[in-house]
Amino acid sequence: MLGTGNMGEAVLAGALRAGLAPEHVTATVRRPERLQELADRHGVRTTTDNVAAVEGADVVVIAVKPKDVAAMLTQVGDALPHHAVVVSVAVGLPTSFFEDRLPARQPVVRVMPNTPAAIGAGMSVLSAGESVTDEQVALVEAVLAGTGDVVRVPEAYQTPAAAISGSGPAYVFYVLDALTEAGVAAGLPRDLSSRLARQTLLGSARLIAETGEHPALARERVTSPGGTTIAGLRRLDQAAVRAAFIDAVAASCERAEEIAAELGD
Ligand SMILES: NC(=O)C1=CN([C@@H]2O[C@H](COP(=O)(O)OP(=O)(O)OC[C@H]3O[C@@H](n4cnc5c(N)ncnc54)[C@H](OP(=O)(O)O)[C@@H]3O)[C@@H](O)[C@H]2O)C=CC1
Ligand SMILES: O=C(O)[C@@H]1CCC=N1
Repeated sequence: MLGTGNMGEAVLAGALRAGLAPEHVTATVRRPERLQELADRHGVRTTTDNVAAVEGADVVVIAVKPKDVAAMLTQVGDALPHHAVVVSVAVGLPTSFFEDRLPARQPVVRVMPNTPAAIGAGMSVLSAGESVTDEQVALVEAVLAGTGDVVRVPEAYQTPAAAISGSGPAYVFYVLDALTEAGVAAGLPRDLSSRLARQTLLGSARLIAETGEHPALARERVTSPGGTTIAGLRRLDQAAVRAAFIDAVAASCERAEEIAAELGD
């Protein structure tokens, strides 16, 4: 794991929870103060030496910020074992960005994970590069399986997928926070409001997951004619909340394309 920050550590934690042996993992960081912290928390080898970390690796996950990816590839490219699958989680950067900067035919897989990976409840969207075999993709899928659901998609879907499931937890936490604040504004103690909002979000997501029901129908079941819910939903429609979500996802997609253009595709 090269660059073990928020996302890298979440993927690491999920994979380890599912049985990946910590003694088979090396995690790199930039700041030395993170070395001990990560080693204590996960039992993995830690180092600031990216080149040493990739020696003998089968899977190399690159989890630095998109702007730091090119320098990382320059640093470790020649040290990568030929068979090592390079897995990028960087938003916006296509598999060709890696293939153009790595030794010829280095296998590359692009993945968009999300932070619930840390508890095995993540969503990862995976696309294979030009030179990766089915067995190598299966190896990456096996590692990711511990982090939650994994789906293989054409690479063209990566940008919108990043906006839905990659950034999605932030939007969900935003809603959770807003609902909690609304409860406080309506007179509930903060702890109680937080508990009600959290369990409601969890229960609603599980209900849809377990029944497969369309969310619009599930919403109708809650919405009694002339009742309280329709009064609230009307305000959400007046505030154009649905349109705001559509705009948010469009803005996120635009930003991913901007990042790719800024960094040279
Ligand atoms: N956060 C998320 O929910 C998601 C993020 N991603 C992608 O994951 C990647 C990382 O994002 P995120 O985890 O949020 O960012 P973070 O800043 O939390 O993590 C990046 C980590 O890389 C480390 N790093 C930077 N340069 C080096 C280097 N040369 N050698 C070793 N370590 C280095 C940083 O160390 P230091 O802190 O010391 O600078 C930091 O810990 C991005 O490409 C992003 O697009 C994808 C999906 C979701
Ligand atoms: O905000 C970001 O750029 C990263 C990518 C997807 C989620 N977090």
